[in-house]
Amino acid sequence: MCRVDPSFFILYVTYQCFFGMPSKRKRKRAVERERPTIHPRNKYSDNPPDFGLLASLYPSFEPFVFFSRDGRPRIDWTDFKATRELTRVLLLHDHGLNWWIPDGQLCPTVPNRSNYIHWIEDLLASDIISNKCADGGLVRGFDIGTGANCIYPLLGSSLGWSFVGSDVTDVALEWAEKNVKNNPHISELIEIRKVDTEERSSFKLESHSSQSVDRESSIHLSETKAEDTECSNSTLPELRSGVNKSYYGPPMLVGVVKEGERFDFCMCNPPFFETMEKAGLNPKTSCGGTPQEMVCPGGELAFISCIIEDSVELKQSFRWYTSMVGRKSNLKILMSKLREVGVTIIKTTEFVQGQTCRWGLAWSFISPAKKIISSHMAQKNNLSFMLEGLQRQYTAIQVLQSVESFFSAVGASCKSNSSTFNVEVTVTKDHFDLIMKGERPKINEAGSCWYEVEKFNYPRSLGHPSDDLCFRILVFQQIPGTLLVKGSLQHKESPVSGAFSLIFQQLEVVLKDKFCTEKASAAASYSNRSQ
Ligand SMILES: C[S@@+](CC[C@H](N)C(=O)[O-])C[C@H]1O[C@@H](n2cnc3c(N)ncnc32)[C@H](O)[C@@H]1O
Repeated sequence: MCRVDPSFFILYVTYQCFFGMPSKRKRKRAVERERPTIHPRNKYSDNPPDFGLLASLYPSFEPFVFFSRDGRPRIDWTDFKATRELTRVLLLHDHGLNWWIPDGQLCPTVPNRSNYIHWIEDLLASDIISNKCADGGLVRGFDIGTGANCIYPLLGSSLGWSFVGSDVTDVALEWAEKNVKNNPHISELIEIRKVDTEERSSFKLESHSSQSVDRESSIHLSETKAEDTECSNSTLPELRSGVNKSYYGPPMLVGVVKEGERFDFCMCNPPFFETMEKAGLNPKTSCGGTPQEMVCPGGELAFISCIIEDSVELKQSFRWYTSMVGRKSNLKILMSKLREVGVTIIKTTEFVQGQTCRWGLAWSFISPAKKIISSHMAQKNNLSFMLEGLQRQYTAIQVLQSVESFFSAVGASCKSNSSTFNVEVTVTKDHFDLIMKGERPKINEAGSCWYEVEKFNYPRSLGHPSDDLCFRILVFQQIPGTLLVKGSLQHKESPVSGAFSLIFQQLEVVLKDKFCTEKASAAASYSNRSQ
């Protein structure tokens, strides 16, 4: 059976975009090209690997490269040795890293793993919470389940970060150590830590398969889909029951993190699947992956739920807790769980690769940097953003209607005037909470690639919770295909203008998702983020 990397779909389409994999339909490819696929700082964002060049530079890679009829250099994606050799030469050529894994171990895709690293870099640099490092000047990370490939510590330490990489299997620990030792320039920065599998008494490896079957039949999650479907109301209760499934594995963070240790973040590419059958999906690629790497009783939901539970105990020992999530329905469940346990911030991102998405989920127990919010946002009584690349069928009227439904969906009072193209809105604290929880029309749940949806608790420092926010949203036509959306807070010098900024950001994400082409909205999102 062919085994597939949990991030296989990202890999598959990433490589498809970059390396000219055997094509699907032309139209589909055109759509894929339109979609943002990679973090802008990723080494491969403008510079896809050149197989021909790599083959000429690295004789060991050459036998795996052949030329298709259109003259483009290709590799056979069903050949594990070819994908492993590609990863080896990319790490060497582009990151100066020596790397190897034994046959059958999970082979990481470099562009995809780099996306996660860059997202963490963004989190650490953001001013949402204090961006002071836990350990003086040095960023310190914890990779839960580093694998034999040790990919995250290797990539992260190339940015100067130090790492603890944990794992449970002997082969992972042995090869992760080897990969670290073979890179003396960064080996001081990485500690490989063995997780004591005896620690959680209920952990029994041999019971995995039977538990998997039980869980499989009880929640009917199909991992075989490349794309996640929306969670329908009828399946929701079943899925929700998944969150209560206990994790039957070895310790995750509690019991592995030492007394007094502090980290800036943890990260994790969890075993996504409940059974090996579900993991062995695609005959078109071979990226290895042993059951220990791919499968966990309860799948990623149980695994990440355990990280959440541990984070409640460890709280501020980590500035950010993060994990990759493979299914959108699981992302929603995990976000509800995070709200229940009282985290102060949740951030998500979408790693869009062609037709398929994976999600990044981050949370923290550190209070949002209130000073920053108040000084940065409090003066902003007038805000605006552009809707560019508007699809033809949409006009200012439709945008205005969407503004109205965005607010009326949470019960806020709205008075719209279609001749002056504005909506007057009054938002109470309860409406604010609902907007920040993302409880709004399902235009887009998690945002597009690199749209980051932040969840804040009500910024009490910005005003008394009983203060209502009264503001006006105006929509102006600029040039065909471009609209300007302006928001102005009615009571100037208001202490609630920080909350107004947060609402306005949410509105921006929703309108861009609904009305703009993917490319235009992503470009706008990048430019907004860099401001
Ligand atoms: C999907 S692999 C990820 C490997 C690597 N980080 C990557 O992205 O390619 C998951 C890894 O988690 C490890 N693992 C499973 N349970 C664990 C636990 N409780 N603590 C640490 N690692 C664990 C597995 O042995 C496996 O190496």
